[in-house]
Amino acid sequence: MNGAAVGGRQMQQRPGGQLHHRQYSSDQLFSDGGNGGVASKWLQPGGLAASQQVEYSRMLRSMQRGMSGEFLISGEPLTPGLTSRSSSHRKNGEEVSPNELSPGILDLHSFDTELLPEMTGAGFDAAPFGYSRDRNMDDLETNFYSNRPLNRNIVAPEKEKTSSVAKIKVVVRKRPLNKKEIAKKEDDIITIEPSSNSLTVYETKLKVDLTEYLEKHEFVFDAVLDENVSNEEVYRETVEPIVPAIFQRTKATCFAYGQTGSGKTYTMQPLPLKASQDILRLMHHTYRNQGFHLFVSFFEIYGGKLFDLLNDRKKLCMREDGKQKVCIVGLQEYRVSSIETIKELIEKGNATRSTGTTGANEESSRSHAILQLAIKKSVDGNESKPARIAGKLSFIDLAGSERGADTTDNDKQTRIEGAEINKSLLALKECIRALDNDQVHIPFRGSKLTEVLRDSFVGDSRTVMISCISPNSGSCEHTLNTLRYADRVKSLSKGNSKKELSSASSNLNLRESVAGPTSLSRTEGNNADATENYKSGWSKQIERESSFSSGREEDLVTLSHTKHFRANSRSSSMAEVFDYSEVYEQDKPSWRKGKAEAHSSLPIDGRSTKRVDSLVKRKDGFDEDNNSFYSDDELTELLKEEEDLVTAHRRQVEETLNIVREEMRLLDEADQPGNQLDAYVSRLNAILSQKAAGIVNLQTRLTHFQRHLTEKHVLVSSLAP
Ligand SMILES: Nc1ncnc2c1ncn2[C@@H]1O[C@H](COP(=O)(O)OP(=O)(O)OP(=O)(O)O)[C@@H](O)[C@H]1O
Repeated sequence: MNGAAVGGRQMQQRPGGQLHHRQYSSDQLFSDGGNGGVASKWLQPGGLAASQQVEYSRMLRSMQRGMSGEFLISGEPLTPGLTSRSSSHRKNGEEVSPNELSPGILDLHSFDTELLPEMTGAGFDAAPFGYSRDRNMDDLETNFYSNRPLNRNIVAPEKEKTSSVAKIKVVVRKRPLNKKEIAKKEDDIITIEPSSNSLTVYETKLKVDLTEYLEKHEFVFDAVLDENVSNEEVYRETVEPIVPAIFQRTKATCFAYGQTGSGKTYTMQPLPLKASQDILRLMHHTYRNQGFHLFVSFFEIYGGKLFDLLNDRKKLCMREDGKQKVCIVGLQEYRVSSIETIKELIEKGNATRSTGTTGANEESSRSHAILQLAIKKSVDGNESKPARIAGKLSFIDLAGSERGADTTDNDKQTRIEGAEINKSLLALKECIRALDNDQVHIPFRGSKLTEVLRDSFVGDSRTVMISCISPNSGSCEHTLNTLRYADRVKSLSKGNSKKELSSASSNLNLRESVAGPTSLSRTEGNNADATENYKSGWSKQIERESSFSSGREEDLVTLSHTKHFRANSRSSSMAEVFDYSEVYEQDKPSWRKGKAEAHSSLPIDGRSTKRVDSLVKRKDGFDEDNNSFYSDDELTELLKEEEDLVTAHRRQVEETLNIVREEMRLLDEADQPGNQLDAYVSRLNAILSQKAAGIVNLQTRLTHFQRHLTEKHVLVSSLAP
């Protein structure tokens, strides 16, 4: 796609005028971001030895190199190149509407086994072109989640599918420090130990005497990727192994989660194209003449609404049919067979995506973008009948997770967007929590996002979550939140029994006192523990707290524990209040019955709902859509979140004041010769003025949040019947 085509991107009208294009070069879709490639770090417990992995990676790479040329030549383009912002495409020289290529409805849940006859093993028996018979992508797939060595004879793929628990793989990727952070002389506070798939976050804390110390937080995940890992390597670690599974009726999802500016889009954007290459390669070789076709669709969830990124941002509706299957009505799917066409479609969708500016990222994705690669198979080899879905691979670039504090400098629209984003991420967390608790009702209807993600978590599915983290000290709290979230998701993975779950949670706040000087000596720590946790199949968080070699240890430990307790209690209280299961898991009428009926049957006051919708529309420019609304509960939840934030700030001010008071007391008690006392006094004065400035700053922020809170109160009270 040329620049003009990309330039045809639509922008959201936003009051602050901060929306703009995301300037990703087309090469980035293929590129590795300039990072040097590193050897594979995917170390399965009990699986391949490191040397085997390296050898295997090399073999896979050489196979891919050997195949790519042939594939590109043989790929017969079924959907020709796109023109700028055109909803019709050329096919064999004729103008063809995409509707001819697509049923127009994407059935997100049409993966029931009855849809396709059992796949015969024929396709897998034949060695794909350029692939070794002993090690091909099928082996890779079976090995991906099985934690077993590569051996095509010992794993029956169908066996893997019997479990009703989703198979989840959690990978963490750390981005490098950016120019801004380097200019501010921020520390890189994260160290990564690839051999044990562990990472450590060093959080700087203050003692009462204002000397700094480091608190260590250690985590273990399925894979941890440091700042030198290329996008190519990320693909190999995450998506590549699940590609073959989608030819076997599997729904696979890869999503990126993390703070705004942590590298989600950077990580996600190249993946679909790389996956398409592999899919087409399998279609043209292993599954040649078996009637498989590849379809691409791309949409975003913005402000709780769905927009088709490949069809002029056409608004879409998500509906549940009589069989409780969720469909996206009107979503345009393009049948593709050439990598160039796919690249153009992806670029077009990316350019159409809503972005804006946040405090942490100038080109922040303000929407959840969902790109789907669906494999369909013609029924009985009859091309005239609509093809049935065989499998699907979804890529979800979640909007940045952020707290209200990040949006203080932004306009109202950005804050509303932030609230919506947080709402959906909270709903996602709720679903994860419900799955974690084996609840019968999973509150998928809590948000559009979770409705779309529903099939990622249930049934025969594969899920890869890539948690993106920023390395700088200023993002420490966010980073810890992201890692805790990832840890939670990881605990859903197959093989983690309830017993293990509880033992893991009891270890969640395990603390050991480790003397921690301020200097970032990163080698210390107990990696043996981490390795042990990993071996037991657990991604477990171990938080260590530094102790003090001298001073008022008790007070300091209490202070630090208070902070942790606050963090933990905050998240659990969020979880308590944010329970959608009752509200949303009522019988929802079929979409065929019409919007009004669907609304009136929901156990939410329809009048209030509509008032909120119109309020949101009037004030914030969102389109009203009966299919999406804020409930009072949701607003209350947002309010609660803000209140928690204000409380946290208050406590912070209080803590700072306590430190100042303590210093004053020390000053009073000081019994030193005059000259030393003078030096001491001036040092304390300097500290005091520094702290005073900090307090002023905190108070300003507090005032801001109080104002924000008042606004929310007004909003809620205006909704009162
Ligand atoms: N691994 C990386 N190597 C080099 N640069 C990176 C890496 N990850 C991210 N970046 C850069 O950091 C900036 C922010 O990344 P990106 O836009 O992907 O963040 P994000 O998490 O998607 O943010 P948001 O949620 O706000 O959209 C971009 O300029 C991107 O190029």
